[in-house]
Amino acid sequence: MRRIAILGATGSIGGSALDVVARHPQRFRASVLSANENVDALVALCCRFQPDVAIIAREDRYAALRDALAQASPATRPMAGIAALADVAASELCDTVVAAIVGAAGLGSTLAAAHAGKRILLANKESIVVGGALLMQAVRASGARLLPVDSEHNALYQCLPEPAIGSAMRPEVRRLVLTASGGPFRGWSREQLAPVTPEQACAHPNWRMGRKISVDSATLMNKGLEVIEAHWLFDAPPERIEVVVHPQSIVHSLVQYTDGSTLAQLGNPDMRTALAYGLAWPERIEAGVPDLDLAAVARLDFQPPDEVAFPCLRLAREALREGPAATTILNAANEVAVSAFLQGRLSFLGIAALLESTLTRLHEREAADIPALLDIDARARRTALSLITDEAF
Ligand SMILES: NC(=O)C1=CN([C@@H]2O[C@H](COP(=O)(O)OP(=O)(O)OC[C@H]3O[C@@H](n4cnc5c(N)ncnc54)[C@H](OP(=O)(O)O)[C@@H]3O)[C@@H](O)[C@H]2O)C=CC1
Ligand SMILES: CC(=O)[C@@H](O)[C@H](O)COP(=O)(O)O
Ligand SMILES: [Mn+2]
Repeated sequence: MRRIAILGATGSIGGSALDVVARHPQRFRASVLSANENVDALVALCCRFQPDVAIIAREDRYAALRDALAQASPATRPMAGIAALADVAASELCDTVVAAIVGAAGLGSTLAAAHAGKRILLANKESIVVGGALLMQAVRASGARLLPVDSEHNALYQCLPEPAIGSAMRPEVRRLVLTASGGPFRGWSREQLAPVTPEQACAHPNWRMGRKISVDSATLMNKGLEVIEAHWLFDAPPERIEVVVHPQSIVHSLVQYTDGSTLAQLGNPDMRTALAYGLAWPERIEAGVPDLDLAAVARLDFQPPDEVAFPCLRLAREALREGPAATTILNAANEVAVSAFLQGRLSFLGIAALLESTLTRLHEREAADIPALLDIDARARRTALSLITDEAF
């Protein structure tokens, strides 16, 4: 029986992971569940899954969690705080960690799971964007099994020769091709993009996801983060990672080989496929996802990304070339920008502009350890916030 810690259990990935877990009670037990602030949703999950531990990241919500669990799920121990997430991810309470927290807030628990040699199902792409070098070092040193569940990287993993992770990309792999849906504004001009609202940006054409990643998909920053993620996961040089827009989100990504072969992984856009793959690897299990009906899909289209209307992809590639300090600044400024956009304090086009200005203002280009990365992250957040407050955008 695998004991699964689902960090970010109340979110979109968390819900899909729990759906797969519930389909296989003989194989999996959700032993740890976490949320940031949503006590009611966390307690409802505890009633259903009876985990050993429930963690609320916000310490000010601890008493509410404790009191509710005492009534609703007394066998579940309440805990609180970011440090508790890391401690539990590294503990005997779990052998598998689903890293499904949104944002760089997931870095500590993902790293702790890696150092402790756990199986990690990585959805939390921001943690590898910020701490990629250190995370991969920890995975190699501990023998942790890192299984990407971001749909594109899961597709690449399925199409690459073993070992896909932990050693240099093989020379017979010519390039990795990440597919991008293009988001809700595919084909739009900058003039059309200027007035778009959070509701429009969060209406992804193919996937039901949390609001932050939905906005990232709309700006193409999601694809920029995914290029960085692919670089670290597969030790792929940036120039061997390509992005192609594929509006149907049926081909999840492709690997091109030197002999002219291109391997792709296809499926309906449903994250339960990647999560079931990661939970059961190397076996395959039922995920509740309907079979792909290619005749019903009818056509698969591909086109180049528009990096003029959507500059975030270019900004991410530039940051990747500069190094971990720049990708940390990019990610932090993006988290601030998306949050401000969702609150109506920044325009859609202001997101990319804010990233560019924050990257220009901060000159750190060295970040060798976690304290240095966290310091850069904090300063980038302060800089981006002050730019918004100064109404530079
Ligand atoms: N959704 C998807 O289909 C995909 C998502 N991903 C990635 O997976 C991650 C999760 O995405 P998604 O599920 O959509 O996000 P959601 O916003 O739906 O869920 C986020 C989860 O993280 C928790 N959380 C939020 N902030 C913090 C924090 N500061 N500390 C601890 N926990 C926190 C939330 O708790 P609470 O409910 O209390 O706020 C919630 O459980 C992201 O990195 C995303 O990029 C990757 C591929 C696909
Ligand atoms: C499901 C998933 O992996 C998301 O990252 C998805 O790919 C977002 O779609 P975009 O291709 O629009 O960024
Ligand atoms: Mn993805």
